[in-house]
Formats: sequence, C-alpha cells, structure tokens
Amino acid sequence: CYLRGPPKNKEGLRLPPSPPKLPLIGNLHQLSALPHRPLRELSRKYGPLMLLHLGQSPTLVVSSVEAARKVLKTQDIAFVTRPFSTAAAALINGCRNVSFAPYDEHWRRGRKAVVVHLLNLKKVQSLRRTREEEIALMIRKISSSPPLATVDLSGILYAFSNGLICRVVAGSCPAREVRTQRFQEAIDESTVMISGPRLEELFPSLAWVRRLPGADSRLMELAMKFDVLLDEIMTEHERRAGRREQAEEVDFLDHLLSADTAGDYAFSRDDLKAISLAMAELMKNPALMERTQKEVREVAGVRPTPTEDDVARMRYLRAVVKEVFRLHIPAPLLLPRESMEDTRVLGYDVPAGTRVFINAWAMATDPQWWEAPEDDFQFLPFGAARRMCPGINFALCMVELALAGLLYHFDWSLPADTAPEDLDMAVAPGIAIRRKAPLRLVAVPHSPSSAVLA
Ligand code: HEM
Repeated sequence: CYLRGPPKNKEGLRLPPSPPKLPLIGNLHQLSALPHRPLRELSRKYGPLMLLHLGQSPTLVVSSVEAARKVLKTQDIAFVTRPFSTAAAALINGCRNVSFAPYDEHWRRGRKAVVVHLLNLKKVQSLRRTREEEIALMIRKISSSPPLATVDLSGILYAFSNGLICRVVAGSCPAREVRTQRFQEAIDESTVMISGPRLEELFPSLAWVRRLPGADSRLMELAMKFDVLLDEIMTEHERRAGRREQAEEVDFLDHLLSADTAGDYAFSRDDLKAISLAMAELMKNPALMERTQKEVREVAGVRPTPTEDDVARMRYLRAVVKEVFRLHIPAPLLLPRESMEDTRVLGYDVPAGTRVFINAWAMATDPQWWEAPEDDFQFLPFGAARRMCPGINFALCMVELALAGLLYHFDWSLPADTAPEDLDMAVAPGIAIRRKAPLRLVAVPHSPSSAVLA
C-alpha cells in the first residue's frame, strides 16, 4: 500500500481523502452554520487537502499553508475562477460583477476598472480627506450621546462604514442618509442570500425546483430593489455630468461613466466588523487597551484628531489590527474558487469543476505558524494572487484610522454590569462573520475641546 501510494478511484484518479459520507446528502451533515470550525477538525483527521461531497457538489477543502500556496499561487490559473452562484447571478447582474464573475475577459476589464479608478494605493491615499471627514462625523455622533450613556458602537460603525463606501462609490447627495439606509437594508438581505450555495447548486438535478412559481420571489424582489436604487444613482450622475463644479468630489461612478465601462459595486462591511472586533478585544484586555491608547495619544500629540500620517507611525495599533484580522478572519473560507481544468495538487488529482474552500481560519489558528510572523502566506484574510481582494489598502486605511480616532477621542468602558472576561465574543454566521451581539460601550470624551467635537 505504501509503495502504491493513496488508492485510485474507478476512473483511475487519486483523489484527496474524504470523510465517510451519507447517501444523497454526502458530507453536508458534517458542516454547521460556522463551517470553518468543523472543517478544521475534519482536516486534522483527513489532512490538508480533503474532498467533501456537499450534496452532489464535489468540494476541495484546503487547510494548510503549503496546500494553499499551491492552490492560490503556484497553480493560480487552474483555480482562478469562481463557482456559479444563483443568488449572485440574480442580484448582481448575472454574476457580472468582479467578485463573483467567472474568470473571463469581462472579469479582467471589471477588475482593471476597480483597481485603476477606485482601489489603487494612490487613489486610496487621495481619499484621505473624505475618510477623515467621515470619521469626524462618527466621533461627533458618539460625543452627542448623553454623558455615561451606553452607545451601540456596532450600529455607529455600521453607519460609518456604509456611509463612507456609498460616498466614495456614488458621491454625496442631499438625501445621502436615506440612500445609505436603503443600501444598507438591501446589502444586509443580499449578504444572507449569497452566503452559502443554494439547493440547486448542491443538487444540480433539482434545478427544476427553481422553475416552480414563487420559488425565487424573495431573490427577485431584492434584485428589483437594487435595480431601482442603482438606476436612480446612475440617472442622477448622468444628469450632473458636465455641470460639475471644480471643487466637487469625483466619485467612482463618475469615473466609470466617463470611461464608459460597466459598473461594479464592491461593497464591503468587513472593515466595520474588524473595527468592532478590535474594540471588543481591547475591552477584554485592559492592559492592551492602555498600551494602544497611550501610543495613539503620544503620536497624535495635541492635534485635533489623528491623521493618516500619524497612523503610519502607530506600530502597535497596526499590529493590533493585524492580530484582530488573524484571530477573527472576516471571511474564514475566503470566497469560493473552482478548478477550471483537471489538475494535481500535492500528489492528488483534482477534476475540473471542483468547488474549492480555502480554510484561512484553520491556517491562522495553526500553532505551527504563530511563531513565524515574517512568513506572511499564512496571513490570508484578503486571499492571494489574481483574485486577491483589491480593497486591502482601502480597508486597512479605514480600519486603522477609525480605531485610532475612537481611542484618541474617548476613554472606553464596559457597561456597569459587564466584566471584561464576560464580554460575549460569539460570532454570527454568514459569508463574512461578525459579532453576534452588538458591542455596547460607554464613551467618555477624552479631549472635549478638540476641533473635531466642536
Ligand atoms: C476587512 C475588509 C475586507 C476583507 C477581509 C476582504 C476580504 C476579501 C476576500 C477574502 C476576497 C476573496 C479573495 C480570493 O478569492 O483570494 C475578497 C475579494 C474582493 N474584495 Fe474584499 N475584503 C475587504 C474589503 C474590501 C473593500 C473595502 C472592497 C472595495 C471597496 C473590496 C473589494 C473586493 C472585490 C472587488 C473582490 C473580488 C476580487 C476578484 O474576485 O477579483 N473588499 N475580499
């Protein structure tokens, strides 16, 4: 057996090991609402490359740094596409947005537009004033709460993150708050719908179910909501084009419309989740909070509020943010990939059309790597290679600056009835995880005379 290597199947393929499966449902019963956790346990038994059968859908689960390097880097091109998602197709213009698009010419053009007009480092840096203004708005909102009242930091961060991203993508408008709220509701609902494969993706033989009257009604209603909202914004931009004041902000849609390119709305609330998880970790560890806050206040000195140049010198705060991304990877299984051709990984055959989950959370919590922070490949919250998240600079700037602002302007404490060790760190399921309970804290202004609060 040793000399022959792992056994081959009927077709003569040497497939990765699989846990025993049940008829019809395969390995579905072994997953839970937070699938990265049982998948890590299974990988400890069956190895860093496992082949699961989720219904009728073969799924490769990658759980070690070495295997992820092979899949995402060495054989990037074989795994560069995404599996078809019915929900994304209905909601996001037939899967024609960058995140869910199959690997083709359309994706290449869309990704180029996103990287060139919205998310390259220079552009992200040029949005500094917008970010600082939105953070000042958030700080003022917190300061306006009655003294010693508990504030719902999760809710405030949520509004901040959505507001900032809507402003960068679609610009400012008089009814901005209402528009952001409408986006927020539509995005909330779509996140739930997109977060896992649907019945017909797991069981292609049941695809006919979708044709039953009313089967997709929720999806269609939501798609309509998005359409109406985006149409309104497009019309508003087209009407405004050519009548723009010099000093007016040029947003992402202006760029796309002027370049006559197809639009892609890459909204992400993962960054706000990262800020609230960072705050929760700091509240749980008062010594850590004290050290981070000391650094923020020393570096920002007597400035009205920390600037991005200050944040660049806050080494400890940036390390805290990185550690939070490691401990609480916002998308623990990244976004699914799919093999485009028959290929081999670590000696195993992987047939074309296999769905691929990268369990980045299993790698980030693998004791083998804790002592080797200089090798960054085990740090995968933003994925890697060709389909890596192009929003990484945007997200990191936003998280670091917002956290610095919160720590600079306020002293934070838990409500009187909560001890640090009792702070609930449970996470809720979804394509991206988030705190289950909102983070409620008491904020005492630290520098009430600062210009931002005026
Ligand atoms: C904490 C914040 C964020 C995290 C953790 C995150 C994480 C990820 C991950 C894991 C992927 C899949 C990577 C892969 O398959 O290798 C991804 C893709 C993507 N992200 Fe993010 N993201 C964040 C913020 C953002 C922001 C702020 C934007 C844009 C404003 C953005 C835009 C995108 C896009 C367009 C893709 C699809 C890339 C492609 O398929 O070519 N992300 N993100």
